[in-house]
Amino acid sequence: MNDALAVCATGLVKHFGGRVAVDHVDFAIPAGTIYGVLGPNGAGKTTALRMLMGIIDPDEGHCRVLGHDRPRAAGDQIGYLPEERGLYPGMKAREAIAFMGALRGLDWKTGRARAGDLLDAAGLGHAADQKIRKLSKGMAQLVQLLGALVHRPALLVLDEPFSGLDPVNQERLEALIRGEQARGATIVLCTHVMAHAQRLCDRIAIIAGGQRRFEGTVAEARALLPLRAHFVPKAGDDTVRLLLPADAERSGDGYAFTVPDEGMEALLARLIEKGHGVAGLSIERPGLHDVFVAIVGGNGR
Ligand SMILES: Nc1ncnc2c1ncn2[C@@H]1O[C@H](COP(=O)(O)OP(=O)(O)OP(=O)(O)O)[C@@H](O)[C@H]1O
Repeated sequence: MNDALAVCATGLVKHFGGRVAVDHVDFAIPAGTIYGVLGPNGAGKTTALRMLMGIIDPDEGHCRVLGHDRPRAAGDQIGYLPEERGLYPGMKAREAIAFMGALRGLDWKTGRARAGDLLDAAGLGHAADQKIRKLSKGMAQLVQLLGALVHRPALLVLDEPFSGLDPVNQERLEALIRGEQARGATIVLCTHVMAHAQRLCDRIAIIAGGQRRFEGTVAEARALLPLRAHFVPKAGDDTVRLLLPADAERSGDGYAFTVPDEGMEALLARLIEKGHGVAGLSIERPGLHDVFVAIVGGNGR
């Protein structure tokens, strides 16, 4: 086991009523990284996260967290935003954050002071003394997130933190997560939204049917799929289709296809030789969304 890893889990297994929810999954999460745990609904992500934090015990396997062989011993160094949101509706936002900090050992006065600063930084300073029941769902969610990090945890575990947030708040949350990483925290992030994972994560694990299907950097994941080309011919001449690779399909004002193994030069030379002009050409690496769909496919469950 390596303590440059914030989390090192091997062979985690969890059954619920005879059905396997997590099936021999390993995690090696380097300290200081933003690590994405991605997968379809019911893949076993939340169950895996709960085992990492010692909220539930695995049926098999071992988990070392922040240097502790029992994850529960790391409790005060962990911050957790669970998928189920919930704050006391009668508490004011500032108090709710301080209260969550106090549950992780932070003294009340420091918690209240930090809560004010965090709310200001998140653009919610005006809501500091409002009761939770008066906040919108998205605002309450941000308050809960601030409560999860007010004690400055070494490991911050966020289960679907973006759900229910408008685009402006999603951007704020991305900045906040990057800020936590800059502070030195390790962030484990569970999300269905591949765009967030692609922008934020240093490494990802893709889980489907309780099993880990991929682990690596976002760049490694994206390199699993071939480059895609989008070609726009000069004239609206459909005969150009005959010269394009077999998988070419109409896309907007041109054609989309996989860049052939021989590269684009030979294809372009043939097109020009046959008198077809090029009005546009772009080549793109497929995004994490495409990789996710390719890996998880129809058998994700
Ligand atoms: N406490 C529980 N009791 C019984 N079954 C459970 C329990 N928790 C999870 N499961 C089952 O385990 C499987 C994995 O669930 P889990 O919540 O870990 O998936 P998930 O990947 O987080 O899904 P989602 O993205 O929908 O939140 C599912 O089949 C779920 O029904």
